[in-house]
Amino acid sequence: MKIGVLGFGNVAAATVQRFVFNRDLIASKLETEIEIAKVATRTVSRASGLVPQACVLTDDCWSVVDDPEIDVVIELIGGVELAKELVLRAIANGKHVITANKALLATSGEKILQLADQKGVCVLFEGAVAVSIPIIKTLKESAAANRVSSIVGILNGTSNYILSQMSEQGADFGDALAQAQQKGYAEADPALDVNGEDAAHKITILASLAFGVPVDFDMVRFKGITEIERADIQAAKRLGYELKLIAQAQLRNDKVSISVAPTLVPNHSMLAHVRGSMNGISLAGDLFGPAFFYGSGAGGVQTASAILADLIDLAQSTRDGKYVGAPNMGFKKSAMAGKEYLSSDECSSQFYLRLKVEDKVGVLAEVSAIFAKADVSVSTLLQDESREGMTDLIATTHAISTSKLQSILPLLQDAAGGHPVVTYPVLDERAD
Ligand SMILES: NC(=O)C1=CN([C@@H]2O[C@H](COP(=O)(O)OP(=O)(O)OC[C@H]3O[C@@H](n4cnc5c(N)ncnc54)[C@H](OP(=O)(O)O)[C@@H]3O)[C@@H](O)[C@H]2O)C=CC1
Ligand SMILES: N[C@@H](CCO)C(=O)O
Repeated sequence: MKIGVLGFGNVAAATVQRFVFNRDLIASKLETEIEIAKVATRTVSRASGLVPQACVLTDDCWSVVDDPEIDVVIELIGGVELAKELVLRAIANGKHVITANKALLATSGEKILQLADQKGVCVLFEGAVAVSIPIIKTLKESAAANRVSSIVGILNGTSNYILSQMSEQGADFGDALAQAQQKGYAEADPALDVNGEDAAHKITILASLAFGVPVDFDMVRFKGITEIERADIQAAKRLGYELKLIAQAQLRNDKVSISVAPTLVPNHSMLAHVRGSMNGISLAGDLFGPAFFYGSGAGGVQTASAILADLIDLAQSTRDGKYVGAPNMGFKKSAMAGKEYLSSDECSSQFYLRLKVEDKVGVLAEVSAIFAKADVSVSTLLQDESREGMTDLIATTHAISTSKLQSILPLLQDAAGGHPVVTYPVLDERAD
C-alpha cells in the first residue's frame, strides 16, 4: 500500500517520523506492507533529510493525488479550498483519504463523503477531533448499537490552555495564546481556535456521527473565548464553577441542537477538571449510559498517533483495494437523514449574568424587579465590593429559554447605565 502525504508541518512531520520509528510495531499488525512513497509540501527544504530514503519529495501536491501508484492520500496541509480540491481529486482517482482537517470536513464533508461513497473509497479522520481520544471510532464502532442523545465536550486544546493559564496562573490572554502557538497546539490561523470555530467544526462532525444527520456547519451557533474577562473567571470560581469553552450536541424529541459557548461548568463535573491542552468528552447513549473520555486535545505527535491508527485500520480492512470497515459516517448513506433543529424558544439553560452598576440604594431592587416581572427565577445573587462607586452584580438564574434571556437583556443593560451585560450559560447537570 503506497501512501502519499500532503504537507510537512507539525502533524505531517510527526506522522512520517513516527511511522518510521514504529515501523516494526506497525508491520507486526498488518499482512499488507505499507510504504510512504511521496511527500508534497510547499517548503520542500523543511522536509529534506527527514523523510524515508526511498520517498519522493516534491512541492507539487497534484503529482501525489494524480499518481496512479499512490493508494492512500494523507491530507495535512490544512485550510479548506486547496485541501478540498486535492481531496476530491484523490477520491475521484479512486484513492482512500486520511485527514485531520476538521474545517474541511465540517464545511465540505457532504460533498467529499458523497463522492467517496460513489467511488467506494473511505475517508478516515480520527485525528480531526480530540486527537488522543478515539471518539470517532467510539461513535462509529464501540457505541454503534446506541441511540446517542448527548455529547458535551471541551474540544479545543488551545482555548482550554488559554483559559487554564488565565484561571490558574493569572496569565494574560495574549501571552497564553502565544505559548499555545509555540507548543504547536494552535491552528495556522489561531482566530479559529479562540473564536470557537474550530470547536464548532469538531462538534458538527461528532453530531453527524452520533445522530446520523448530514454534516451541516451552517446550523451551529458558536461563540469563543475572546471576550472572557478575568472578573468572570473569578466570579465563576466563587460560585463553584470553572468557565470553559463547551461544545454540545443534543438530540431532544428528535430535534437537534449544536452549539459552542463559554459555559460555567460545576466543579463536581469531570469537565471542570480538564486543564491545559487536554480535551474531555461526556457521552450519553441509551445502552451504555454515561461515559467520559479524557486525553490530549492537540499536538503533532498526538495527532500522528490517530492518523497512523487510521492507516493501520485502512490496511487491515482493505480487500482488493476496497475498504470493508464501517461506513464513513457510521450510518449507511441511505439511512442518513436531516432533522429539525431546536429553536431558541425550545433551548433552555441556567444563565450566569454580570452587570456593572452604580453602587447606590435601590439598584439591587431594580434588577430584582426586572427578573421578577419577566418571571425569571434567580438562583444566586451576589454584589461584589464597591470600586470608585461602581460594583458588579452577579446572578445565576434557574433554567429559562434563550429567547427569554434575550428579552430581558436590554432592561438589565439600562439598569447598568448602558454597560453591556455579560452572560454565559451554566452547564445543565443532566448533560454532563
Ligand atoms: N497541530 C495540531 O495539534 C493539530 C492539527 N490538526 C489539523 O492538521 C492539519 C495540519 O496541521 P499542522 O500540521 O498543525 O499545520 P502546519 O501549519 O504546521 O502544517 C501545514 C503544512 O502544510 C504545508 N502547506 C500549506 N499550504 C500548502 C500548499 N498550498 N501546498 C503545499 N503545502 C502546503 C505547509 O507548508 P510550509 O512549511 O511551507 O508552511 C506545512 O508543511 C490541519 O488541518 C489542522 O487543523 C488536527 C489536529 C491537531
Ligand atoms: N488547534 C486545535 C488542534 C487540535 O485539533 C486545538 O487547539 O484543539
